[in-house]
Amino acid sequence: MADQTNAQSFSNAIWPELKAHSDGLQTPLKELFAQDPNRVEHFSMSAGSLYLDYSKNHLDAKALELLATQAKQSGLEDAIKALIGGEHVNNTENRPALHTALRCPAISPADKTAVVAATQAQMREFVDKLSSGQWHGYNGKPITDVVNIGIGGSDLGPRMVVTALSQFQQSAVKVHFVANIDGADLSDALAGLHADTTLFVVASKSFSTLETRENALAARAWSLSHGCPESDLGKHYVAVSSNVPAAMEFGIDEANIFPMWDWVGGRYSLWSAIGLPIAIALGMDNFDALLAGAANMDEHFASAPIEQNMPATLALIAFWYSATRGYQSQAILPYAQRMSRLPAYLQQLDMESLGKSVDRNGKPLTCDSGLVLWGTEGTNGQHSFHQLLHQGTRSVLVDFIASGKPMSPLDSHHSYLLANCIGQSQALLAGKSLAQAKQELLDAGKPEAEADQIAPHKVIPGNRPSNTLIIEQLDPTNLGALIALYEHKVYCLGVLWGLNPFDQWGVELGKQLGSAVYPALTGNECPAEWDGSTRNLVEKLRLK
Ligand SMILES: O=P(O)(O)OC[C@H]1O[C@](O)(CO)[C@@H](O)[C@@H]1O
Repeated sequence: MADQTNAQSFSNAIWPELKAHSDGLQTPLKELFAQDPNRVEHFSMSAGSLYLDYSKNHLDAKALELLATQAKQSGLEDAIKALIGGEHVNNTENRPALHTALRCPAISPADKTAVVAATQAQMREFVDKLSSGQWHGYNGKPITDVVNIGIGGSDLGPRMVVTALSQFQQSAVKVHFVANIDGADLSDALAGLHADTTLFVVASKSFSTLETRENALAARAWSLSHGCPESDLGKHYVAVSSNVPAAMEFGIDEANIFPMWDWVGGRYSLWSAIGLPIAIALGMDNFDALLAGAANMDEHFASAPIEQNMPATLALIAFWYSATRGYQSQAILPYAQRMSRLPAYLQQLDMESLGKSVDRNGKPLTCDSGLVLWGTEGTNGQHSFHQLLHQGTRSVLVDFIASGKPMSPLDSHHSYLLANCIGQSQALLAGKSLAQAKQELLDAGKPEAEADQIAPHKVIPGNRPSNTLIIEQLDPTNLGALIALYEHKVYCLGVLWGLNPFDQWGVELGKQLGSAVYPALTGNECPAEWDGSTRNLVEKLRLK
């Protein structure tokens, strides 16, 4: 892979022109639509069953052309090939990032096909046994509940997909998730479960993560104290890990360890055996459909020119607002209750990937990198933080996500849902002027003086950008494509900013210090060299 650096990105020949064009492009969105009633035709695209309307952005044809040139001069076309071809795009850990090989053999390195297929076959066999009641617990009863113990990438993806696709639940086996080291998480999950019919999936790529280790040990103790003989633990514990010796040392039968590989990053791993809870809940065929949807997006990403490439377009829009207009924040607003976990999932995907301060060569970045990403499901957010989106002083880039088909038999609810989704992007664009606000008050019978006093509070600036993504319906294939879309968008942003989106060294220091604080908190001594605040907190929180 061409080792593009951030410094190079901003010394691309096109960069000064791109920045100048953005600075000069001050036409309000409303006017852009007035100038070109067919604007949406030029600023929208489809990829499979996903449709993206990005017309409500401060972009014109020239801006798109300059952005595409910026992408090309940053080496994006080669970088896409490098990713999919298995080059060591994760340069600080000297390995590829081949999540595409888990779902799109057609364009992936041939040497990965066999191992991926074998693992999928192992998953299918296991899932079939579980769902047909042929996997028995220690006293011969079939398994009724599966608890996935994992955190970060070993939790967020499977949890999000199982929640989003609950309508596609195939199995009578119920899937639960435990992630937090707060014992309440495990206790709450275990309440009401029976040790003889509960199976635990210990999901940890490294098999060394504190939360997962402690939760798995506590679960094991629960199994034993609720009647499971030690010799039968193998019937209740399986693992997904790239660290087979550690999983075996924990006591899991080698035959019940599903492999992972270092070429799959944690936050890109739901397509691997880390997706086992998805396959258990929805069935292996639906899991395959999820993979197929992602594969469709991979093929689009690999083959569409930058100008028609949906992940690249989303990335270029974020780059435009961040690099040329100083935006700091992006809201993800899925108008689908069951996609409520999507923002949390994308937070890890995006912020753990792009929250970096140095470029691929370790040189300080010359601009801001990852945006602060947040959000919740619509319409709930409208009665919460949308106030800031409409009237706050900060600029936020917004992605609305809507499903064309209802996800319940209540059709009119779906129309209200979509009407709100569209209405919100319309409000962000159009806003409300002082004159309109005053007129509304006068029409409501308020005296002139009161109208003058209140009107400024009702002004909505408008001219605020948004993307709207439409999926035909919320099903495994389309969700797979949507997730892959965001994965590839993140990759493109990494290339545009010249950073490595596949490492996450930043999380290590907190982990190390947490481990050092533990003995101080559970013992009597606090190292004298620690700062006063830390020592004080340890004293205050030490269990008496
Ligand atoms: O699957 P593991 O190795 O337990 O890691 C869990 C998570 O921890 C992290 O390494 C960082 O906290 C994530 O990147 C990862 O998804």
